[in-house]
Amino acid sequence: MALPASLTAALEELARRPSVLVASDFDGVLAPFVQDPMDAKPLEGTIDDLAALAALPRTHAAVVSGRDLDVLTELTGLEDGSPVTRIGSHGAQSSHDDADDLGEEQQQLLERLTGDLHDVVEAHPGVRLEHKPAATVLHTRGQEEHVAEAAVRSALEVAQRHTGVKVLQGKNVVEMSVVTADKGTALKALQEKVGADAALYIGDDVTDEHAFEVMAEPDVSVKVGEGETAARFRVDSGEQVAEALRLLVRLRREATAS
Ligand SMILES: O=P(O)(O)OC[C@H]1O[C@H](O[C@H]2O[C@H](CO)[C@@H](O)[C@H](O)[C@H]2O)[C@H](O)[C@@H](O)[C@@H]1O
Repeated sequence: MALPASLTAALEELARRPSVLVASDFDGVLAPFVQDPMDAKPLEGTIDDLAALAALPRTHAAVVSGRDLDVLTELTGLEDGSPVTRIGSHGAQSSHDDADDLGEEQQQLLERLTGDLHDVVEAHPGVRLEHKPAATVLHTRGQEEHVAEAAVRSALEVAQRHTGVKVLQGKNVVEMSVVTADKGTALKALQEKVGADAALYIGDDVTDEHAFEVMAEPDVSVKVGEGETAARFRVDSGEQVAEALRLLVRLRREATAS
């Protein structure tokens, strides 16, 4: 499906800005959803287009994800030294900075939290846990609605019992983290660091709303799929995201060639 004309016009304007940051969420945007999180694969061309953008003058590119940084690096195939910045754990980790290790108290909190979440998983067969350096995630994709709802309820009760746990609910996931971070703060920090006049950010989930909320024209914010959003534009699918990135590579090449 063709891109909305208003989005194409906004991308044309963005491409003409002196310095630009192009950033995208990973799961549900660059990579279609799958049952096993480690099977997620980026749509053809998307990572290459981000790398092509990052190679252009005064152009920066980033993938901003809830994933652990090492996992994001593996799944995107962007190796250390790549000019495409990777931001993981909803902003708590960045390939631009040295990741902070957890303090002893945070580590102990994560262990206690994860122990209790194992009980939730045992009580609701089919739901699964994903472990990250600073968070544990309950996954309910593929489960019957009543099972998923009951498991989420129990997980939220567990999170509430532990002071210092931050809850982020996404698509068929409840993430319980012992560090505070959000994609909006991370996006703004990166934009400031690289000195970009304007940014493009594409996301699909409620956690991406933090990014959309801190953006303003001439920034271009794009929501993928349905649901309430603070984004200026909307597309239906990852294929349209791939098309938008392809278009931006061409537009930015033209704009930076002159
Ligand atoms: O910020 P994102 O890049 O969108 O990451 C958010 C979460 O993505 C992963 O979960 C989602 O994708 C899985 C694989 O397709 C899917 O099974 C799950 O239902 C989705 O919510 C990842 O596993 C989480 O750790 C991320 O926080």
